[in-house]
Amino acid sequence: MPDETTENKVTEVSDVPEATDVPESTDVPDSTVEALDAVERSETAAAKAAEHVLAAVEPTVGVSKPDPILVVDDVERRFGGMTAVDVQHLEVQRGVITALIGPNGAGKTTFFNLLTGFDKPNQGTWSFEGRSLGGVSAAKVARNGMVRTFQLTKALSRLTVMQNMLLAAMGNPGENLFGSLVKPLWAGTEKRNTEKALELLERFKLDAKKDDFAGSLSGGQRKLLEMARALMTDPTMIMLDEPMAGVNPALVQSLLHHIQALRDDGMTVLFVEHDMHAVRHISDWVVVMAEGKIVAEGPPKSVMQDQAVIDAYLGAHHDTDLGDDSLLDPAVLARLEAEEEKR
Ligand SMILES: Nc1ncnc2c1ncn2[C@@H]1O[C@H](COP(=O)(O)OP(=O)(O)OP(=O)(O)O)[C@@H](O)[C@H]1O
Repeated sequence: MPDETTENKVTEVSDVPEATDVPESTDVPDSTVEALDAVERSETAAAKAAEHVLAAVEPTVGVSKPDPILVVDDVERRFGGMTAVDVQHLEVQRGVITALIGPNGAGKTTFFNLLTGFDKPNQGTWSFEGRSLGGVSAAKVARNGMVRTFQLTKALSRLTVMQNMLLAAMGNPGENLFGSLVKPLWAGTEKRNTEKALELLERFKLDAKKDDFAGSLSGGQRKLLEMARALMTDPTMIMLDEPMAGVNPALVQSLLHHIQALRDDGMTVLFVEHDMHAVRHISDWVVVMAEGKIVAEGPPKSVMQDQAVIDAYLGAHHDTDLGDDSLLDPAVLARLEAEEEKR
């Protein structure tokens, strides 16, 4: 259950553009890349503070952060003979946006699942806000303030937008869908939760859709609902699972502003994303996984040019767009050509 003292708290957000499918502007972007190119990196106080604090951090794997909210040690997850996750040490800085990237099969989702209690590691420990969360259930992880978004499952698609929100207030919708729908369990707090859900739906411009089936929402609106649902429990840290996947270019800017607004409101954001342009535009720090391990971490501008990152992506996907024209950087090209000659 949500903390009674914080249950009705919804942080105000300003300057978040309308999340409509067809913006009023005539400049509708043709592609996600075009939409992202129109987005400046955030200049808010929180964005500047994040940049300032991380500028002093050495971009090396496992580096200590000045104020880590999440600290991971020796986490390993094996499936049969295959090691899906093998993370020696990772610290996630409080109050910044960290992107977790890597080629397909790198272990990002498995790592997310472990941290949020949806899977159990073969070994390893991690602490959140100084409290050990290894082996803790998903619902308890969420109650501790670390909440992840869920893609809209078939079951959740058949509920209305408002029902999705109320369900999220009960804990983790992926975990106890049936139990949460048993009316007597939640009747007492329903009014408070409904008010809070309405405030959040207004913030994400989904209030007009509250009685629609969630399954009828567009790709971008679903992503907004996923975020709104996660905020029902007032998280300290929010973990977003591919927030840009399946989103129409017209909604890309709005989504990015919403993600930045989470950080600007004081939340820590960790997100998995394949779209490197989105990563470059909104993340303060990037962690790169390949074959279960963390192979690089650093600020978005430089990490995309890291040799280990290029190798990881080229090894998995020769056509991956690293989002920063990093492969066109003369130094990177020279390195790649030299390697090619050696073969
Ligand atoms: N339940 C499972 N049983 C067996 N193997 C699994 C299971 N879950 C994941 N794997 C394997 O673990 C590895 C890591 O998968 P994971 O889905 O975590 O990668 P990912 O980085 O999230 O990939 P993507 O970007 O494609 O989502 C893959 O080789 C995958 O096949």
